Amino acid sequence: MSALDVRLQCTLRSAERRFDLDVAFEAHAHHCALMGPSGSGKSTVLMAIAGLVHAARGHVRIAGQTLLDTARGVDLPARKRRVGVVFQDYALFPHMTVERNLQFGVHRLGRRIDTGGMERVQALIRQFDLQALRSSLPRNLSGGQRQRVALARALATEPQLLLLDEPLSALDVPLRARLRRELAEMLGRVPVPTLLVTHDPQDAEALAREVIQLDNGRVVGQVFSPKVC
Ligand SMILES: Nc1ncnc2c1ncn2[C@@H]1O[C@H](COP(=O)(O)OP(=O)(O)OP(=O)(O)O)[C@@H](O)[C@H]1O
Repeated sequence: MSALDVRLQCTLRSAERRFDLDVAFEAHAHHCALMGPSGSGKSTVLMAIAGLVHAARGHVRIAGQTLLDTARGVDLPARKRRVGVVFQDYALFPHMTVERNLQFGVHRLGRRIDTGGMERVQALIRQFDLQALRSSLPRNLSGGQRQRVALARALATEPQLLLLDEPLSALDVPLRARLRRELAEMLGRVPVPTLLVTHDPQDAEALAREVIQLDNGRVVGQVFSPKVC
């Protein structure tokens, strides 16, 4: 059974353009990447896996569990999919402290913060070394600290799969290299399978074992990287 089994067909239309996505891939590695040039459809695939973009046809299975199967009328809403997303700009809530941002992850499960939820938040604060920052607002954090909070918040939802949408692309080159190393180290400690979206072969090489290559809404290759996070 593959860790991730995806087939998605959809058409995005605006007044001036139309984009046809038709992808199918199975990924087996713990850390995978979806790599392709700008506009190739990477984020659309990611959002469709998370249930945030509607696919006209296809299926999404994680470790054998079906989240979407249009032929069988299965389409779990995003909040019922155990998929964590780390967005490009980290999308932290600016008015919430680090601790509240993490608590929101637990709330997203539709649960009140009970003792188990509080313990999970505290464990993530320790795991990502955020103790001294728990009362800080995101605007007072460095890029690396924001990245740690975003990862911890995504993991607070107890996901089956963690999706990372270009987590390094907004950074300048020296910071990017440092945070790439830090992210590789953190992902190595995360037991959850990951799918990273990137246009950068260096990100894919450092952060993924299996790379699915996209171009113009199609899968054009699938390769294994010798590196393991
Ligand atoms: N609502 C829409 N209507 C029409 N086209 C759209 C719409 N949303 C996105 N697109 C187009 O779909 C294509 C795929 O977009 P997507 O964001 O998935 O690509 P990407 O590979 O993630 O790009 P990038 O690396 O630049 O983020 C792009 O050409 C984009 O312009």
